Amino acid sequence: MEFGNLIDGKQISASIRLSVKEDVERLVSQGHRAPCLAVILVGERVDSQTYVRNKKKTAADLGIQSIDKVLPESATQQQVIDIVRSFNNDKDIDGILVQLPLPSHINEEAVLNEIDIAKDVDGFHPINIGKLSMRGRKPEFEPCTPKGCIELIDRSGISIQGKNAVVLGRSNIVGLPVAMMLMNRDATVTICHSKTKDLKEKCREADILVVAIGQTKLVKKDWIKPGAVVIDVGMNTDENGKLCGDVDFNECKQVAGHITPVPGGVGPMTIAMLMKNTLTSAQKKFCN
Ligand SMILES: Nc1nc2c(c(=O)[nH]1)N[C@@H](CN(C=O)c1ccc(C(=O)N[C@@H](CCC(=O)O)C(=O)O)cc1)CN2
Repeated sequence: MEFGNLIDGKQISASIRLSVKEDVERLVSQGHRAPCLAVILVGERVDSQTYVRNKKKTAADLGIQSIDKVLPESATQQQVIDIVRSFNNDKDIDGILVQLPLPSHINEEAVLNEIDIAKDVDGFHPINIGKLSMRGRKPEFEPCTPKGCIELIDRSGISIQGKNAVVLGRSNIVGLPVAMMLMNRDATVTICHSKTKDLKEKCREADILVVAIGQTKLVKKDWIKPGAVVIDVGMNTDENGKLCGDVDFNECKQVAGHITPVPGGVGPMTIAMLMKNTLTSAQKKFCN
């Protein structure tokens, strides 16, 4: 490691996966069946196929069962909804996930609305997101990437309470939920987006900066408050075709107190958190 403040998502996610594996073994040794994740993939996007393959492989490595339903690009919304409903009714399935994005002719909201909230291990159902956003309410599950961001901060020994947190991006799957989660942990949260004025100045106020805006290396060294925690959720390709984030890592690491790389930062946490949520769903069923 070239400097002391790298937040190593590969290493942290490996230790989470190990603890999930041990908990799955314990559950099975108590006579319960293994947790089971059901995955729906619609279309032929290569990135989505890779994510689904990695989710299934990780599940197998941890002793979690998985089943998948792969539909062609031409599948109808009703076909997808029918599969979600059949998974809802299957008592041997603990978690259901619909890989996003869906083809443009399918209404994502209509599909996600159908998932049983007790099996919503991706945490995208509007009731789960709504509960995340309300005082004193607790969702069944929190979305995996935002949960991974919080876990990276916690496991790096950084306190969130009372900090100024700035979230760059307001997407349903990252920006919005991570902002709610930081607020629930008593940070003072500012959400910035494409229409925000004085973006650089807003970012410079952040003790914790979470960037999920989808612009290659947008955040530069002079956007960072010295010592700040920088969590980069971006996944872009640079001028050489290499995977990179929304933060200019080589510049910003000189100023940040803690920083995540891309790849090897938030990305690996997404699947680790999915496995944890699937285990939790089975535990809720068996251990209550
Ligand atoms: N239903 C869902 N769809 C999507 C989600 C999600 O959480 N649920 N998130 C993303 C894609 N995604 C998982 O589905 C995902 C993205 C990235 C990674 C990851 O490990 N990234 C690595 C780099 C991998 C590479 O080399 O290409 C990293 O950053 O180190 C895992 C999962 C959208 N859809």
